Amino acid sequence: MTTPLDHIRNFSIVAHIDHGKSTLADRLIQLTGALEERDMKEQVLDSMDIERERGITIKAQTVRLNYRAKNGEDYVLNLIDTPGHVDFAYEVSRSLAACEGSLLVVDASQGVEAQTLANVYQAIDNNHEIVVVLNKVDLPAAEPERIREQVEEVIGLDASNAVLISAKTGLGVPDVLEAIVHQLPPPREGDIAAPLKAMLVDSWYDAYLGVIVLVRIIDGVLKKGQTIRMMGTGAKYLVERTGVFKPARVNVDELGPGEFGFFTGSIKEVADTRVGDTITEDRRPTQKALPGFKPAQPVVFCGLFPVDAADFEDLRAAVGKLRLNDASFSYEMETSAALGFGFRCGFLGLLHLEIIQERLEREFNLDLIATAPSVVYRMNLIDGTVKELHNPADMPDVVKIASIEEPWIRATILTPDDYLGGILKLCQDRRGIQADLSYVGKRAMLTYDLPLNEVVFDFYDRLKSISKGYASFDYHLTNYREGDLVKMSILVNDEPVDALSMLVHRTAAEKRGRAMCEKLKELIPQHLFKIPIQAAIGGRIIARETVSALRKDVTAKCYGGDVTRKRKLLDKQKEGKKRMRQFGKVDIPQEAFIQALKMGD
Ligand SMILES: Nc1nc2c(ncn2[C@@H]2O[C@H](COP(=O)(O)OP(=O)(O)OP(=O)(O)O)[C@@H](O)[C@H]2O)c(=O)[nH]1
Repeated sequence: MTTPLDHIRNFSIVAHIDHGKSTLADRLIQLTGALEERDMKEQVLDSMDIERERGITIKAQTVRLNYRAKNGEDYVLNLIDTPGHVDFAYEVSRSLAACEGSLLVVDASQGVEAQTLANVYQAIDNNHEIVVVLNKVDLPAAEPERIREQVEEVIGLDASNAVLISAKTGLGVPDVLEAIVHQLPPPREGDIAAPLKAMLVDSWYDAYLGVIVLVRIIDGVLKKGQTIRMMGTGAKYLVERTGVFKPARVNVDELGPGEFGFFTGSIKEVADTRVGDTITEDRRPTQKALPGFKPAQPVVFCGLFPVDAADFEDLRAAVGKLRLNDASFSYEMETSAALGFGFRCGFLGLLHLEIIQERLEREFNLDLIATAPSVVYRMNLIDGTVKELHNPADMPDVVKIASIEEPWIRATILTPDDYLGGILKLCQDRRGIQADLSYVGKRAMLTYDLPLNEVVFDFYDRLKSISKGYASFDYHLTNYREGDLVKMSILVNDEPVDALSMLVHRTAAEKRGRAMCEKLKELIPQHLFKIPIQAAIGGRIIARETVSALRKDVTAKCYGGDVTRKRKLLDKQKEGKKRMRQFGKVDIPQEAFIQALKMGD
């Protein structure tokens, strides 16, 4: 039996990172009895280990809550989880498009932050009704009244009905459930007799069931035994099972209009399912497909290479497995003179890159070297063709290039006034163009246009350190603009290290080259000979450092017969060796790559 439309509410929770979205979700699940207290693990929605450790949400999930409201009626509330980090803005947008309302969670001790704005504007763009929830009222620093006004002033939402809660203690949370029922609308359309029309919201790989597809039903009914067709790809599948998440997976006989749920049907790869695609019944198709989503495009690329060349096949298997579950991650084989065989991988952003790298190292036990992250450049060649460059090593000969374009972003930064000077300087140093500066209470809200290339390295780290962690940041890609970009190469002992080459703005080249050489000098261990380290543009050397030659034997310090100590020292050296790569005659530790690429100002 499907639920009548007016007894369904589909909603997301949007918030700035750490404002308590997951904690609130847990409370809602707990209160509606979806989970017994004893089964309640902290933050059940963040299922992956890394997510839990880092306290961030990556994969959007959905939970069906059964709620008996104070008016005695039974409602089905579908909570669609959305990730909070800027790299995953795309996942936020597609989840929002599948529901009618949002809870906007704002930390009552912090107030509106950059991602509060970015996420709530997306909800507004999707015509959502919004319930304002002011969280953490248990904290002594909470100022719910002030933050209520702030929400009204800055976002322009009516916050007179805002619900004051502590997701931590549970205070006020039952009021959130009532607000969902009474302030959020039921699904706007839905004809149970019409041909099946459903939106593919998400999909992931399950070792037992194959690909699980999360859908939102618009019209008609989805059930076992139907042959469905994906209207975008044309692929057909036999539905083997339908069900919902409570949050545990539970099979149901059918899913009707307005409902969220999943189906499985011997789909082999996540790549066979296109998020935003319209699913219909093959026998009786719907006339018109839903407006599609655009697929998430990787914006940052880097090379991943095994430290030990013998691990290449393991790396191949591992990236293949990860890709099964994450279609936004892309890879293709790459060979580097310096690093051997590896993969050029594409990511949604730097956090995504870090997460994938960490999963490869941790879950698949691989030692990896990651090359400098690079954005996607557009090369306009003299012959009129346009080439996308994912890897600085593939840069065409400069004489063939008419111009180079690079991606720009629009960044929103909220910061306490005290740090404004430092942040303006940072943005200016990164070739930023100020678009706006206004005030949200005592905090400045800065809007800047910046080249993505200047942000991928360490912009976020720098911003956090300048503002002692108080500034918040969000961005979206805007356009490509022409830039005076040059390829800078790094030579160690006169050999170019292709993995360290990068495109930089001409005005920044010398500074970055010098910093890179200095860093490498610190990080490359002494050898028995002198090692020159140089940065060059074309044939011109723009910076140079030298690692002096080693004189003493390291074990010489271990005087006398203390064998264990000597052994320890040698073992330690061996351990260090594992993480080294040889370039010509020189060993470069992996740390040198990472540090050389993380440059301060
Ligand atoms: N004092 C207090 N702390 C809270 C409350 N709600 C959440 N927290 C804490 O705030 C921190 C962040 O909460 P999360 O629920 O993980 O925040 P989130 O918005 O889900 O973060 P992401 O999933 O990373 O986007 C955690 O340490 C929570 O324990 C509250 O009502 N009061």
